[in-house]
Amino acid sequence: MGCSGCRFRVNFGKALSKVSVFFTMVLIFTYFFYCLTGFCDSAPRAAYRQQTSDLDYDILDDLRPPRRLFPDAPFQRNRTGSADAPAEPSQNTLDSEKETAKSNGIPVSNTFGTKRFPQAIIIGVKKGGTRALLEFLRIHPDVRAFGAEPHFFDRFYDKGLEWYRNLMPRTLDGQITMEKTPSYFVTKEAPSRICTMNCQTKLIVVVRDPVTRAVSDYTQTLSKNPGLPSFQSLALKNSSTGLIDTTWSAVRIGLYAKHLENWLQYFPLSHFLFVSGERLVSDPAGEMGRVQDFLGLKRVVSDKHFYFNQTKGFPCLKKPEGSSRPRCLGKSKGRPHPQIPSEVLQRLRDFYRPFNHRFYQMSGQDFGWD
Ligand SMILES: Nc1ncnc2c1ncn2[C@@H]1O[C@H](COP(=O)(O)OS(=O)(=O)O)[C@@H](OP(=O)(O)O)[C@H]1O
Repeated sequence: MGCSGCRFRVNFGKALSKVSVFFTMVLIFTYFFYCLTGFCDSAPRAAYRQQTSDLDYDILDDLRPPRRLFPDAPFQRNRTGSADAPAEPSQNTLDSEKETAKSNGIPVSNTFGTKRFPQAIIIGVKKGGTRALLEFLRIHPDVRAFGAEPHFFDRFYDKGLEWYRNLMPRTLDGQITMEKTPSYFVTKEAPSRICTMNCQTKLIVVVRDPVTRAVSDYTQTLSKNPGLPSFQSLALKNSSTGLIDTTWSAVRIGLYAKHLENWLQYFPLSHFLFVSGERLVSDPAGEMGRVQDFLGLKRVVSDKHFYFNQTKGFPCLKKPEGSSRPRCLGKSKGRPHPQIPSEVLQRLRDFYRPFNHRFYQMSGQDFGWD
């Protein structure tokens, strides 16, 4: 009787130790799993991840939930109700700043390279194809780009140049740091501010037929605000006279010659590369060849990186940065446009013609929009 009690206690003890070994193993596995997925690191790892691949998922992969560093800040409304005027930094921006500030105690694995000011910036134009260009450039091993739009030279200039530099990904010697913020092209102060940072900065402008650009811009605003008035009521001052309303930002942004004039007061023409938004779609590799030459890069990004996705109706990447599977840009890029009355489009085309011709003269390139 006593002996069977002993056996029971021994078996119970063995079972208990097996259970505790099992739980210890579970704990160790859980810990390693968390470490592998990056959760056991402190903030700097998060900051590093943002800089390297944050918007790859956001922009390129429709299946994943949005995860922006600067989610769209609250927009100020202009008279038309369009939501494209700059706004104050959002709480999310402030959060991202805190993360950037914490990244001073960077772990060894994240200290390779130096955070530098961008040597090249995609300054415009809104809805020109700027995201496509940046994502295509990021395939290049010598290009490191900040994923989100920092809006430093228009909205956040008062945060200072060090704040801006801190946003940038680390680069090794020979690598180029880049960012894209399409609103810089139409921001009066942007050229002088960029020149204050570095007058040697290379400036890339993706331009697109201003009429299609205006419709694309309107489509974006409409997607955020379904109650928006019709395109024609915003584009025309008065439907009977057919006069174009140049106070509407969707129209004003397309006056490329006017905006370029402002930039040419600070930068010589040789500092600019004008990329055709149309050719970026019809011949992405050809256009990327020009961009790589302008940036002094080896022509690495070529036609082998692209395929035309019939469903999307746009070129997509066979292998974007940090991924082994093909990806297209997100749903907000390449979306269908609403039908606009042909006479309104024709009126806009006539309106833009002299500005387009002036822009062709200034840039030395004919984009064939007429
Ligand atoms: N490869 C590829 N895939 C999808 N979309 C492409 C591509 N290349 C250029 N485009 C065109 O890019 C337009 C959006 O321009 P941006 O990225 O400059 O827009 S934004 O200013 O950043 O909102 C977007 O405008 P919409 O067609 O009006 O959506 C596209 O026409």
